[in-house]
Amino acid sequence: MEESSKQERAGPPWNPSVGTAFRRPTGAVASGRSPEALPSPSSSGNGVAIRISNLHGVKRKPFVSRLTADIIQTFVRCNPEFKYSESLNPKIFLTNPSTPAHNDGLDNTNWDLILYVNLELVNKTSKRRFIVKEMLGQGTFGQVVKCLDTETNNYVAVKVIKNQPAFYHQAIMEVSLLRALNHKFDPDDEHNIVRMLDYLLFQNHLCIAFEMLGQNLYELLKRNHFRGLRMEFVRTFSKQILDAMIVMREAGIIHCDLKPENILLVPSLTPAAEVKVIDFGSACMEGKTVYSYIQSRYYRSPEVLLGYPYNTAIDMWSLGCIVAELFLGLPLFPGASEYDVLQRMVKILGGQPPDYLLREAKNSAKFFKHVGSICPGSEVYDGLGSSYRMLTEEDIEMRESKRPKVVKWYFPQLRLDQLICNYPWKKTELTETEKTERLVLVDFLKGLLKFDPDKRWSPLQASSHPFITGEPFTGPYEPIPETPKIPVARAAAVEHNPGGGHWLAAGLSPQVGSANRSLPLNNPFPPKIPYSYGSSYGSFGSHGSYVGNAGLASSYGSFGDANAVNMYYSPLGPSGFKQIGSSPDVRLRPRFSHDRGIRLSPGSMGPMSVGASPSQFTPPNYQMQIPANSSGKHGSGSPASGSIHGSPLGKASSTYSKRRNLPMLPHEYAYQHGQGRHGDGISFSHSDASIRGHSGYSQNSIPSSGYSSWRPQIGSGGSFSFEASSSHGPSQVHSHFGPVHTFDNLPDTSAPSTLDNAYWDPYFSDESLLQEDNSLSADLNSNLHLGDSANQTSRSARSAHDQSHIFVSSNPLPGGESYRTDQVFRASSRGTHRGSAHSAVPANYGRYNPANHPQQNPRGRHGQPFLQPRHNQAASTHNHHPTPGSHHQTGQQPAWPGYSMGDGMPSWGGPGGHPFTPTGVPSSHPRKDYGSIF
Ligand SMILES: Nc1ncnc2c1ncn2[C@@H]1O[C@H](COP(=O)(O)OP(=O)(O)OP(=O)(O)O)[C@@H](O)[C@H]1O
Repeated sequence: MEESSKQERAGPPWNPSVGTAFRRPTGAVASGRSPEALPSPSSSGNGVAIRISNLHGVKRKPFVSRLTADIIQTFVRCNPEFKYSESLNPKIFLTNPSTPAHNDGLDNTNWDLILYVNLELVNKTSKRRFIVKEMLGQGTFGQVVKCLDTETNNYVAVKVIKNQPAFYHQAIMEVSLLRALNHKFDPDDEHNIVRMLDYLLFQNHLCIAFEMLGQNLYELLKRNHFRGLRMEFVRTFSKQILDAMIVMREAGIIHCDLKPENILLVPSLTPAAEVKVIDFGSACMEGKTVYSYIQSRYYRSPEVLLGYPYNTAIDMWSLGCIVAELFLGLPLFPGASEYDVLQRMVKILGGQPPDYLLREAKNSAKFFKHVGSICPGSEVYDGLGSSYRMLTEEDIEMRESKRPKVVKWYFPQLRLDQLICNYPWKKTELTETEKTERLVLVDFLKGLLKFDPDKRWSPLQASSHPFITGEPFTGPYEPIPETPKIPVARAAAVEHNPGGGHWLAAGLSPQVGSANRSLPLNNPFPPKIPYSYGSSYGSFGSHGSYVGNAGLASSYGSFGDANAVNMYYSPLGPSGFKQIGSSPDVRLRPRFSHDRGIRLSPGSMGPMSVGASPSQFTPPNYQMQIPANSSGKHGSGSPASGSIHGSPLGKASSTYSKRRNLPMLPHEYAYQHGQGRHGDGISFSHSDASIRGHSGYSQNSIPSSGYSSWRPQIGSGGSFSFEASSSHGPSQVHSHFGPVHTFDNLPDTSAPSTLDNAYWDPYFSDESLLQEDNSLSADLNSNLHLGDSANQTSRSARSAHDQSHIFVSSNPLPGGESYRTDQVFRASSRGTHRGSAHSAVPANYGRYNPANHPQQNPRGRHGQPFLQPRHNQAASTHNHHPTPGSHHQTGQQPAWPGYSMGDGMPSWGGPGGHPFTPTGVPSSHPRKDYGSIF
């Protein structure tokens, strides 16, 4: 009793004055409860009794832990004057650079919100808070951070969009499309599409919260030493991606950026491998395509390469590339330029794009020459049955005075069937089953990788292939024909419009100058009446954008040309979404909506390109200096070089070898400020300072108005007004859109993985893990020290693992050119102010100073600053997930075998052996380079 009252007087356990810092922790402390939860020193003896009873079975905490846990309380004990204030804590910055530059010091020089640990991203409407924890990756649009969702106590991935209108508007498009996909087309989260949980505006940044997913398939392959996956996983993943694509097709949505990096593993406690498709930031509506410069280069379809109108078939092409890569472990067409990619396609697949496509595509002449009519036996007949023949490197050199960029092949130059059937290209005995499986895979791939988009299988057709269904393979698969297809070029008002941006598709009305100018007599694209011709102002009209293949351009603007402006109305607005959901049967749905767009001048539009940017959204650099009479040559790394995709912007981008985080050009700002309803129904407002029609800025002329600031508005109440469904008329949806299925469905990742590594990889061994670690650090190193080609060759004779090292560390692009930097800068638009009377005149209007926009930081694999590698998720996994069993909190990183690779990652190895040949191993870098044409 006396002892008990002594303890009572002693107060809380960490009272240093009585030497309690070294005594046994109480049950509360040991169980992780916060010190505040402990009874106060003056609490009754009951509390003490409880604590004493809790001591049973409690392990003594480590010394350091006991010294440091509850340190604040300890300080208070030592010095009652001590006051702890969280706000005085040093901030752990996640954004790099973290030097304030814009937005009242909230943004860095790249207009990225300066994020730090424990920053709270608050949805003002719902008061829902997302507490920033760590950086997951940096993409084109901004940053993706892991956050704690205080509402659900789950971790989520929040994409914090750059504070720039173009990114904002395109992100709005992402929100719109995802919202439709999630809620209308996949309400029960059954179709392998990432769930969007919330979106909010925070400090002028649109933030989109997604369910937390795991590693992407590229990372998976990389950690598997670029060995292919086992056939069962190739099949499983293919099936799931197809599932998502069926839904997308049904919704009339083209993803436009399918690649292994955008397929993420789903955390799971079961051995069931599951993936989801992410990143709808490049997506658009079928029939309302705007950009010609889309898709990552390796996964870019022939029609996009050639500048032909496109539809969802381009995603099927990308899928074919992905599936082959999953099996081979390496990208199928890892060309250093568009020419290189095309050349590989022709060699690997045999054949070439059909004549009708070559005849009508805008960029055909860049790659093919017309050799006349087919005349068997004559000298022009090349056996391909085509009147077009692909230019040789020499042909191009003669014409362009420089050779197209090509890199060595790092696997044998074989046809697709041989590549698959002989993998890993060394003498290997395959079982009969394996042989058959491979034949089935080849047949499947052939259907996805058809040059002719009209013959390429649809997702639905592909999903019935024996490779997917597992049915016996009885011979080449003939899919059931779908609803007769109207050739895309004639059916769709698909625009290769560089300047329209998806904001056009989003229903904004650009200025239309002379709508029917430049229509060739034999125009295959019938003109249509614009939906809202001239109903708005301040569009993207440009003086002298590139004109088709014409090459020369005196353009300073690349946002389209008044010669060729498409008018679209919203895919998601009141009149939108008819296509979406109008028929549950994709086969019964017309592939295109004839009445929704107008293509006024095929080929006359100078497609916007920002050069070497690998992704679609590289905004141009403020600092670039392009004379008004620029010939429009793109930088050598630009896929648009040779004036194909035509914008001087491309030059700047490729010159600087940059891809991301480039602020917009002044003239682009002007184009951002338009009026008109935002087609997706999310209204916004910002400066209305734009210039009507052709704004006429030169590259370096800073407009006196209209570009330096903008303010997105999410309605007067701080919420987006969101018209998501046309059939029921406009409906207001707030930025916090209530209970979303995914909240309930978020996987519980609290338990450790129960999976056995051997399950995934027959070749799994500790040694491989060790090697993997080397490979990982080599990859990081490589981002800083790019190998030249000589290096590349000399190093390439290493062991298989080292070869993977080489793969990730060398850079075959001359001059260490930018990696996948072919993003298209998406122009955005003006919108009406909905629910807000603010004119949102820029606060820092006119304060732009190019000097504040230095060149980009050192870039990582994806062109992002090295210190913020886009895929630092892998690194963070490595660092922060010491043991698979350490996931103790719901929503924490998945207890999923593919995810915890850093500490026991199974490789998912398929066919044994390493596929690399000793020479010419390309870097992983260029896979990120959407790159150049030549
Ligand atoms: N839901 C998620 N869960 C976990 N990580 C994610 C999630 N979404 C995105 N990430 C990480 O953030 C990265 C960038 O995301 P995302 O691809 O959406 O951005 P982006 O700017 O569109 O990129 P890109 O430049 O490839 O188009 C991804 O590669 C991935 O590593």
